Amino acid sequence: MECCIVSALCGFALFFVLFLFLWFFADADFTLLKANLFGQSPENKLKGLVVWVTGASSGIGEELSYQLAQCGSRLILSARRQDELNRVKHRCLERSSLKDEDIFVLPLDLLERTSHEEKTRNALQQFGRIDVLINNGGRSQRSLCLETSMDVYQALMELNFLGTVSITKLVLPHMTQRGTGSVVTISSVVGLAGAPLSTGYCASKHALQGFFNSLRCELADYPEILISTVCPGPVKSQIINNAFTEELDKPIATVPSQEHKMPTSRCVRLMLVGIANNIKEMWISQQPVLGFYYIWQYTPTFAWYVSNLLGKKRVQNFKAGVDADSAYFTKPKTS
Ligand SMILES: NC(=O)c1ccc[n+]([C@@H]2O[C@H](COP(=O)([O-])OP(=O)(O)OC[C@H]3O[C@@H](n4cnc5c(N)ncnc54)[C@H](O)[C@@H]3O)[C@@H](O)[C@H]2O)c1
Repeated sequence: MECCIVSALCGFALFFVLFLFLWFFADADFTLLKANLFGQSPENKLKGLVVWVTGASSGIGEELSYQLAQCGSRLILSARRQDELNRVKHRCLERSSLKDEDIFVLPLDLLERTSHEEKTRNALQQFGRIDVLINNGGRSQRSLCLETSMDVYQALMELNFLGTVSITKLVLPHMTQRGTGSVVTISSVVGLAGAPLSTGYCASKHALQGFFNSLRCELADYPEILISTVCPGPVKSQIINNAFTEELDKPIATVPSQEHKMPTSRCVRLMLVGIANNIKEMWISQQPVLGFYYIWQYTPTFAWYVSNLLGKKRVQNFKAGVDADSAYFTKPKTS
């Protein structure tokens, strides 16, 4: 009897150690990692599909364009700057076997909602259909709530939330008519929990989570339509350089190091695996950030304790004029 108990305890301890070991190296939720190991490959599932990517001129959207081109997807590339989109198109053609006519550059400003109907019509005319819409365009924020003007809050909601909803509402009827399609929205881990210096950005991402979680339920009669939200942690891109500050047109003071962030290529590869395997919500982040969101999910009281400790340090770094994230474990300057 004693022997059985000891064996069971050893088995449990071994399982727990193995779990911790796997968790330590995990850079995505387990559903996504399982799909990455055993699921459908993006190369098989996304080949020939027509994919519209917003925010395709830099960062995650640019990398999405390259990897989708390599999968053989036909692309509609959107952002505001046509010259940057042409550069991305050129590099997609260099890196894949796509032809000029397989990539359509469609300049689009997510803030100009009156133009969205015509842009969607143009996108549909080009290839006759849209199989996947990737709502990626957006901007972040680095400013304290008490110092931030209401114009910045309005701009964040207009761009990240309403701009995304506007394009989605125009593309969706086409998908419901065909009974198939995917709407993939790049939210953020801060769409799951808050973060200091980003009150408006977090709110816009929480709004996206609420919208798409509700839309997914509303479309239960369309099992072939995937509504997927992606929640990345820190990823290498231009996001902080382009972030809103306390005033609308004030640029960010310190451009931070990106060393500690996840490589864009890895984040995008996992996103494409998620799309290829119809995953409805993806968490993609290196540790310890990913672990924090598991704690948030399962033990919110403890998560609040950790949030307050780390959040305080983030605000101190910001006030001391060093980057809030990359300088996390360094001593703030004293004036
Ligand atoms: N990089 C990260 O750490 C991170 C983490 C979580 C979520 N995200 C999300 O990923 C998405 C892509 O961001 P990124 O990190 O690649 O940043 P980025 O700044 O490199 O790219 C943002 C893209 O959005 C476009 N954009 C900005 N304003 C626009 C407008 N008015 N109209 C049309 N396009 C516009 C930009 O031109 C650019 O192409 C964003 O939604 C962001 O919130 C990023």
